[in-house]
Amino acid sequence: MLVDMKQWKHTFKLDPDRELSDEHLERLCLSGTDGILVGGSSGVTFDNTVDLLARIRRYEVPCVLEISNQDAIVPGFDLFFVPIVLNAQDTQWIVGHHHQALREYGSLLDWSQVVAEGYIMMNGQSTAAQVTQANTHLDAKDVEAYARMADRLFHCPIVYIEYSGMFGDMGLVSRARGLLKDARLFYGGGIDGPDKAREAAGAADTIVVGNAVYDAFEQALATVKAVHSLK
Ligand SMILES: CC(C)=CCC/C(C)=C/CC/C(C)=C/CC/C(C)=C/CC/C(C)=C/CC/C(C)=C/CC/C(C)=C/COP(=O)(O)OP(=O)(O)O
Ligand SMILES: O=P(O)(O)OC[C@@H](O)CO
Ligand SMILES: [Mg+2]
Repeated sequence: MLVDMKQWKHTFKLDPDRELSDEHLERLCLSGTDGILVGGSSGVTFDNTVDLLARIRRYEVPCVLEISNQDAIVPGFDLFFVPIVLNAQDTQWIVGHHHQALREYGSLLDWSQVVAEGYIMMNGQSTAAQVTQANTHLDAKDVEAYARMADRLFHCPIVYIEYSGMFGDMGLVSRARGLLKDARLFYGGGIDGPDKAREAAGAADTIVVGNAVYDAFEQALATVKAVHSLK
């Protein structure tokens, strides 16, 4: 399937390491969301990723793997998003794992399916920030510098402001989006219903709804219409 993430306004991020009933999965896939991201920062394996992909493939919704570890790279997704954590203090999460993966897969890749994400971790309490040892003590100028770095210097198609687990500073997100020339600004973190979805969609190009799918399903589902009904 040809998938153009540049048109996306809304996505759900589903974690292969968490339980989701068939009924809930069907409602998410038929919700009108622009795409399903599959990813998580811990407990993601080849087997649980294959299982989730097979379940999502019953539906027509675009499906993207956000790679978080090399052992869980599963063929068959429409696109592969590759996070580069710009504020990681452990360089493994900037280029190290990527270098290892490219030693293995470099000659096999269809690069038209690979999309680099310049991540800016903002919530020091999140597993992803802790795993990557991200320096989350960032002021507005730091965030702006990382956003420009991802967009202008590294030409990442996505700049991802990641507050995973908490709702972030939408002023900061909006200013970062205003600086981007080519990249798309993805925002994720703490979107637990339509009100926050609308607010985040006013600041970012694409919003990502994760934990609410598992913690407040009906509210999570309602974020799709909230975003798509905005002009
Ligand atoms: C043959 C074939 C199938 C080829 C395609 C494969 C392909 C495209 C290969 C490309 C090669 C390549 C460069 C791969 C990357 C390898 C790799 C492991 C990179 C490291 C990625 C990285 C920086 C991970 C760190 C963690 C992170 C940023 C995860 C992203 C997702 C995220 C933040 C989830 C939130 O997690 P959650 O579970 O909700 O937990 P918290 O909220 O508590 O954080
Ligand atoms: O789980 P939440 O807080 O919705 O965050 C979504 C996503 O950005 C996580 O990578
Ligand atoms: Mg999460």
